[in-house]
Amino acid sequence: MGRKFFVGGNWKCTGTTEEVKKIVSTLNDAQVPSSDVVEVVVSPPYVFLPLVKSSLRPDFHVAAQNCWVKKGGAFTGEVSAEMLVNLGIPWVILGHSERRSLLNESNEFVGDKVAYALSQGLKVIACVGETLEQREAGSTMEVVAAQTKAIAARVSNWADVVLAYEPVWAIGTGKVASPAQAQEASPSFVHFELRKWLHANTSPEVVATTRIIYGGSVNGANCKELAAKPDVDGFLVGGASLKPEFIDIIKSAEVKKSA
Ligand SMILES: O=C(CO)COP(=O)(O)O
Repeated sequence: MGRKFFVGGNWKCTGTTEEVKKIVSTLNDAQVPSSDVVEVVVSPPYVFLPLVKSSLRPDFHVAAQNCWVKKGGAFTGEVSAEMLVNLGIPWVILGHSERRSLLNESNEFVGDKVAYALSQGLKVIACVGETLEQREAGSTMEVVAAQTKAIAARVSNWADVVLAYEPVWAIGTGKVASPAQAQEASPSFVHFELRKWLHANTSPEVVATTRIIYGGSVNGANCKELAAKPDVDGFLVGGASLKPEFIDIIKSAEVKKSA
């Protein structure tokens, strides 16, 4: 199969220099599976990128949480893909639901950002996911497919894309779809459907190699059960990525290895 487990930590808009140093030191001291087994990427706010980049262990990598949709210039307050490349930041998260909903980023805008970031040599964690209303209306796959389509329409090379399925209703709420819930609500089911979507709309190689990771209230207690699901290739973790349990989440890659 050859999809390396991926664990991302999205620190969102939190932290002080002291807190960042503490998290980095916890990560640096941790015993985790080798980078052959799991790819670990942490995503601090922009202002802490140089600090994290220069102090984080070399087997973990760094992602920005966003970047501008095109070449930098007169765009006050924005950070360009070129600047991230210049700083040696290899990854960027794009299309997070908090940006889609709070900052009105449309599917097309996110697709354009993904395409531009890739064109500059960044690797992209592209986020998709439905809201509670959309899920209750039964339109989960329609929404997620439209978000993925806007990316696929602009991207021909998927080698540097990780797709993150993050149902909005599961982010920061403590609610994770469990196997006990209706099957269509469970992350593995949406992951399965997403892979089917890739099958219908991309190439066999993209289907086989693209990692589809899950985000939404992943923690040290539920990560192993989620990691065992066949179409879950890793996690994008918010709250728990700021805590020592992030190490346990990284270690859940072992579940996949032995599966
Ligand atoms: O939004 C998320 C990661 O990008 C998930 O956040 P939580 O893990 O805090 O639910």
